[in-house]
Amino acid sequence: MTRLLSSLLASTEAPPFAVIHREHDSTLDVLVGAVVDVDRLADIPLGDAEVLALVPFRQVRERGFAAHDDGAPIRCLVVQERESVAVDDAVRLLPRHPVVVDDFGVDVRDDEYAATVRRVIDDEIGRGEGANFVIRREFTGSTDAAPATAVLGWLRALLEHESGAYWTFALCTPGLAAAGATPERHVSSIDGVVSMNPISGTFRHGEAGRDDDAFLAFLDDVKEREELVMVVDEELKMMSAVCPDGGRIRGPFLKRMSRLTHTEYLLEGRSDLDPREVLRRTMFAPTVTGSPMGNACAVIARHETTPRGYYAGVLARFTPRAGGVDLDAPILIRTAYLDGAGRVRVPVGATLVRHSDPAGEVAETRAKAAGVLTALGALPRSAGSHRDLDAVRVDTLLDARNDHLAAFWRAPQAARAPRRARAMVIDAGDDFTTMLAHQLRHLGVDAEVVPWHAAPDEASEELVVFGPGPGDPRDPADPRVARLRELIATRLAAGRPMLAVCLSHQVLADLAGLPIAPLPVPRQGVQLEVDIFGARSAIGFYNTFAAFGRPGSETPRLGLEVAADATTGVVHAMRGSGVASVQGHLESVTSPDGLATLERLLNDVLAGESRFPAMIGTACADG
Ligand SMILES: C=C(O[C@@H]1C=C(C(=O)O)C=C[C@H]1O)C(=O)O
Ligand SMILES: NC(=O)CC[C@H](N)C(=O)O
Repeated sequence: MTRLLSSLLASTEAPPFAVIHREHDSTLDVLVGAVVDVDRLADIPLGDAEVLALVPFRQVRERGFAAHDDGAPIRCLVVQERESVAVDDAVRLLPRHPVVVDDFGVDVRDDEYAATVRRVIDDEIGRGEGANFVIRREFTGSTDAAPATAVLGWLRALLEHESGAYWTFALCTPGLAAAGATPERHVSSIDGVVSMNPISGTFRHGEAGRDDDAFLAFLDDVKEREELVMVVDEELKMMSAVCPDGGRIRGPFLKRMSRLTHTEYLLEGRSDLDPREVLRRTMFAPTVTGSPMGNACAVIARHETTPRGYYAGVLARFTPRAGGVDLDAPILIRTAYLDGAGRVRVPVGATLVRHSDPAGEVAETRAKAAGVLTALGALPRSAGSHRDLDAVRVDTLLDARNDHLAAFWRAPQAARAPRRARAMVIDAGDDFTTMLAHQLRHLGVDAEVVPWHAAPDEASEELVVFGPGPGDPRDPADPRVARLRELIATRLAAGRPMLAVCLSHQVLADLAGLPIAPLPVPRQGVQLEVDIFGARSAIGFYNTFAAFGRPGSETPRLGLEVAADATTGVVHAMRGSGVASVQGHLESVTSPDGLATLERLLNDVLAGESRFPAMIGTACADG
């Protein structure tokens, strides 16, 4: 059947529509309906009708995060008519000559983008604001073609020439039309199974010297591995927030597109939440923002001067089924937007990490935009896609990446016997706390996460876990750091069990009289094997600052025992009766020895009576 599609093509004034092709399907869906704009995710009208919602980036403000505000609404297409068309039939019908875009330009020049990359590395990652950040630029142009014709023509070109897309789509609503081929599912919730699909690591095809060996080197590259694992960690934070069973990872897999090959994982868990709430708690993917996610929004707002519109938001399709609603939500990347004035925009970003090369990131933004720009007629078609290499070698290299990961996140995570202990986990601006709480529950502790600004002066729980967070632990003007300091001092004074992680470990070290300083090179997203009180442990690190001391020494105040690197003096952990702290992230997917270390420290602190009440007065007075 092609009645609906044919009628859209024939009409001069097409009703609002969307055409969606999902990866691996032999058909595509044509959806026609009414447009409703809403302000909040919870207002998306879910009833008997299927709904396709365009969710703008500014929606992160619903989570309390920063974003330049362009007032872009959540645009919902409430579906009234639909048909399924074989892809081949659709391609035959769609406009043959794609609408060519004129006046091609770019909003941020290559040299300006490269300068931004440097600034983000020095001023943000170099100051402890986080591990990875995605900064966007936009290719621009114009057309006087009718929007419906334009996006359907671009759709045809994408269906014919792009490969590996999760969704290839076109949509047209009053004043807002778009066509794209996005590789990445942000989140889906099908019959209670929640899946996320972090993609990171980009191999550009077809450049000089980019041959088979270069591809194998890409697969084996530590930096590429770290980049992918950072976003897996960030999405596991989200999975742990929406799925009581945490989430298991599968992969890594390759995502081959016409001009690029990416690496990816799949994360899966179960949740009973309303799919709109799943979406709210997962806004938005670290692969298009950064980590920690909340602070990444602030970094984006500092370095991007214009609002993002729908870039990095999602296209969310809600499909009613017996007893509930399913959600499938790809990320809005690799998409061209056309507004009512004939302006075309193709936003694109690259993930910036501590070892990013500015020129490489410039090239990466161009390569990512190339698939869409080709469909728009702005670039010649690519000569051909990447050849299939020796599958066994590729699989071996991919599988080997998992040797470095925590077994915990690759297996079912059933809870162990309860310990009759409750924990308050204090969130200091990094959702690693959701993974910590999940691991504590697995270890039998009843754990709950509380944001730092809502934490009571004194917690009644048997254990308080002070969490990680962005920023400089020495900065007394930062209200978050000041409050952490107060809360940690109060807990020490009460003599009750506590564990401090990363930023909180640094604050505790400061209270204990150790010097704190930036590391010579940030360790944002690095796995290291360190000695934690006699046990060699492979642990993931996400820090720019560190405390310094001698291994086996006692801290000047509080008399905590120090585990530190003998050469550099970097402190990995501290412990005393009822108190423990770690610089690394035991909860991270990059910590194969994380869970065992957490269990050991947990047993110690819960067994110990803290002996600090008498001493803490001095620490606070000096601090
Ligand atoms: C940010 C974009 O793409 C994302 C970033 C990637 C990376 O940096 O390696 C890979 C795929 C996407 O998750 C974009 O296309 O704009
Ligand atoms: N993950 C963290 O808690 C990081 C702590 C601190 N912001 C640093 O970069 O060192």
